[in-house]
Amino acid sequence: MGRKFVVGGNWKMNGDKNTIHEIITTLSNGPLDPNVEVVIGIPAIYLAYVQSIVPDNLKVAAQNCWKVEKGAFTGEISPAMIKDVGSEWVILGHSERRTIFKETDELVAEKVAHALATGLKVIACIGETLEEREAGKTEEVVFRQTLPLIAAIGDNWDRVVLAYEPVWAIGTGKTASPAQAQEVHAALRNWLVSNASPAVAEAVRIQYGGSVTAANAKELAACPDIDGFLVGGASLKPEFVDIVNATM
Ligand SMILES: O=C[C@H](O)COP(=O)(O)O
Repeated sequence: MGRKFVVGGNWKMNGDKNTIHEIITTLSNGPLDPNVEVVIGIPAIYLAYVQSIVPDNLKVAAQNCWKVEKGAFTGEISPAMIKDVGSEWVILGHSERRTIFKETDELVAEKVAHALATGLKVIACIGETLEEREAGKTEEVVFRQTLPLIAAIGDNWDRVVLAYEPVWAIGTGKTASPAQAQEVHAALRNWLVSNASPAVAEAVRIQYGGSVTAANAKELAACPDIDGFLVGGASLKPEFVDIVNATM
């Protein structure tokens, strides 16, 4: 069976009640391709609000969470809380979490394991910096970041989407070319054959993220190993509808 296209919109630390209402209205009017799974990543403080106004065809994600259920972790939110307000997804390991907040591959894996154990679905992000790409280390970095996720995910691959986001393409307007993105996606899928299983490699959806716009989405979506997008800036704009519909 083919992999269902999945498009995430990561709002990052953007939006207020007014603009959120506008974005949800735009997405509700769509129309959005019913064959595409759409997940929007919301600042934690607005999760419950968005959950209360969102139509059924849009799923809601938190952009981060901590690795235990509850306790003395000032400022953090837990997967149990995300679930409690009705959201099904969490984005973990985003490059901004890794670089700005110093999250290690191991911490990301611990978070993934706990989020999955709580019943959430996870978008797990990986991707190399410009320096790493120029040093010819793209695959080495992507495989290194993915390795601890294998044990963390265990038998729960059906609730995981991988997002390949080259750091040099995030918010820069420098999209990876379809050939560059496809090359990494194919290499990662091939690596999963031996490091997870052939069935996982075949079934897991790998999103591309990094300066995706309505203008480049169709060409990227046509690549055989690109199964969706994780969109930042453009997910706040009406063009997100066209990105969701890129495979129509
Ligand atoms: O999570 C989304 C990515 O960081 C991509 O952001 P961007 O589309 O603004 O480049």
